Amino acid sequence: MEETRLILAGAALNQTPLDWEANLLNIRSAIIEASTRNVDILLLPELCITGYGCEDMFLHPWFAEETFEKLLQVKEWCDNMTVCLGVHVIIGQDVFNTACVIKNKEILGFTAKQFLARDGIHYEPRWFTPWPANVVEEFEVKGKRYPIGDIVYEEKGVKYAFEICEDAWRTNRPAERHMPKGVQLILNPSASHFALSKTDLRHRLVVEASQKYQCAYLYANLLGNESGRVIFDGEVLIAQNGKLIRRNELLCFKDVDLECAEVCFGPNPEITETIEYLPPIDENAELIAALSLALFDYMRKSRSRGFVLSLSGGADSSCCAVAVAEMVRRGVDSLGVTGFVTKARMFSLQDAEYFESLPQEHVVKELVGRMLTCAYQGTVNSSDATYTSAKELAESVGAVFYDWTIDDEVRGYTSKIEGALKRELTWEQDDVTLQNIQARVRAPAIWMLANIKNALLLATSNRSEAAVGYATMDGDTAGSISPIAGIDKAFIRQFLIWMQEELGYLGLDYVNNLQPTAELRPSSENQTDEKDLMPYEILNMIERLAWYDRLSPQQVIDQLEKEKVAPVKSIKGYVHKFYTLWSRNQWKRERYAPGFHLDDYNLDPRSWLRYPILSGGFREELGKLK
Ligand SMILES: Nc1ncnc2c1ncn2[C@@H]1O[C@H](COP(=O)(O)OP(=O)(O)OC[C@H]2O[C@@H]([n+]3cccc(C(=O)O)c3)[C@H](O)[C@@H]2O)[C@@H](O)[C@H]1O
Ligand SMILES: Nc1ncnc2c1ncn2[C@@H]1O[C@H](COP(=O)(O)OP(=O)(O)OP(=O)(O)O)[C@@H](O)[C@H]1O
Ligand SMILES: NC(=O)CC[C@H](N)C(=O)O
Repeated sequence: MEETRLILAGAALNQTPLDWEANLLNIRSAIIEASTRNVDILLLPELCITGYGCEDMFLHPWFAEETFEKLLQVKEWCDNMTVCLGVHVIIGQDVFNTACVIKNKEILGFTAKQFLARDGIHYEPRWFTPWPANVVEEFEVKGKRYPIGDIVYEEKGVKYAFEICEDAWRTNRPAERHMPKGVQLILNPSASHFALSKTDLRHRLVVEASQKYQCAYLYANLLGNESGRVIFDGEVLIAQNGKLIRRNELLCFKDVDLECAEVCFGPNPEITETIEYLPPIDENAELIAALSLALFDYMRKSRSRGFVLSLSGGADSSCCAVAVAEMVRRGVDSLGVTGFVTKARMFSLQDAEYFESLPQEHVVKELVGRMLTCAYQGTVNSSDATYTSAKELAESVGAVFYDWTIDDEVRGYTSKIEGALKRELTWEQDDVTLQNIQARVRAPAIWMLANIKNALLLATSNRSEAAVGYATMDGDTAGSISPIAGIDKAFIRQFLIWMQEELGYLGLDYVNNLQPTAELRPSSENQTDEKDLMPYEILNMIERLAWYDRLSPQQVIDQLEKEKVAPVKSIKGYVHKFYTLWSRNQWKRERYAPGFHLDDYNLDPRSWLRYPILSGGFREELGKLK
């Protein structure tokens, strides 16, 4: 075969389920940009016309018909270029997740996904039918017939074929069958969710495949918080014969992020432009990038006007506060003041002019002032230390800060119940009730602020608390989103130190010197979370062994004993407590506000970990512990 050169491009798109207008606009922008760069083949992500997260909408026949109409619209934009994009099609009772290839305004065919994603957050077999290897058929839409299946295409004599996201993650991946057919280029339209450190795995799948199958590999992922919980990092990769040619910056605030490169095909292709393999990953840097983008997308896509937060000065609420501040900083950095203000959809024209007139050093703080409102809601049990921590942090990032006490409300409810029961409530007899009423009366006022501002109320629950139900329902769980519900407490604490030291959030100095405490019991008791529960490190270890590694209670104990994390007697007590609280509190996990998937593991019952609300609570297994 003669040497051929193709300009390949992949574009990450920030799509939204069912938002035809915005999704098509992004697709069109990518095609226009590719055309100005003389691209031969443009790859767009999986299911990008509809959005990946349409869930049961994929089962609606009318929805597939509407999607096909939009595809025909896109077809007309694809002049002098080949465009490949993810779209679902319905044939009889079956729905297929496909990559459609359009060249010069003609649809050449649809390649259907062979391996459906079914682990963790993915439930594709609920909607889609897998396609058998090596089979090509035809189907008809509006009197026109199209090929569908395991198709090999050709561009200027270069043979190419697809793997659609999960296809590449299986040992029996389609690439195994593409190679003997002479395929020199594999395209992978993806919707691969973000998780800490996952990009390394993805790099290996792409680069190693290009080495093993001696081909070029073009990969394009979705971008942003598409549908509420799941975040996509917008990764675009181009590799050939084991060498990486292009990689983009992940988790950017753009709608379209296109990368392209000229790739040479032939017996001994010349690979002139290679880039270094992925540098070591810093999970803290990844976390803040993902969290910032997730918050921004959630806010603008839900058409909310900023965030409201009950700020205790403790680690969880402080983490939420700096995440919003960093969202603004990164957004302005990436889009410029005008771009950020416009995209946020919450500012008037006069606002925009005002922000543009500000000196650069003031603009982020002023924007935070408009986008984040915090309130400290003290009680007689609150300390000066947490008040100072909350105030200093809010002021240092520029957030609006209110403070008030809730003792009157606590007293009001307590005396009502005392009147009804005709007895006094005491800490000896009514400990948890007296704690919960404080957490609960903080909810109405903070919700009022959120209503007034049309803002999102941030709930501050973390994964460690969620595991054991260490929160008051309709109290500190109140909120519309739970940004850090997927992150464990130990990670949050070290992350806040990193945010202070590496990103300069000096207002975190106070919280970084506090012990986590609910401050719900009288201060003389020196309540701390770890005294109530167990050391967070151990709680997290048990949680991971139980639910990620799927061990039994006894196996968890054996593992902890092997690692000598605590005296043998304490380990048994901790494991007993964990499983008992875990089972009792499934209903609470069902009621948390939606949280983001940041780790490749989650307790969220609606998208990762299913567990019954009512259960035997491991009574037999715990009774038999050795
Ligand atoms: N299976 C089930 N399905 C549905 N509902 C169920 C249920 N089991 C109990 N319930 C209901 O749950 C209620 C108890 O739940 P809830 O009222 O939330 O209270 P509860 O879980 O009993 O106690 C809350 C715990 O969270 C701690 N906390 C509270 C606030 C803040 C913080 C902090 O870290 O800052 C910690 C507090 O120290 C205490 O240990 C019961 O009264 C009952 O109505
Ligand atoms: N004094 C307070 N003022 C305002 N909000 C509070 C106050 N105390 C508690 N809260 C709210 O209740 C939530 C739960 O408290 P919790 O103690 O679990 O978290 P935290 O105080 O942020 O962190 P830490 O557990 O590290 O102290 C807080 O994040 C905050 O939203
Ligand atoms: N959309 C998909 O097929 C995603 C599944 C794949 N394992 C991933 O996480 O990247």
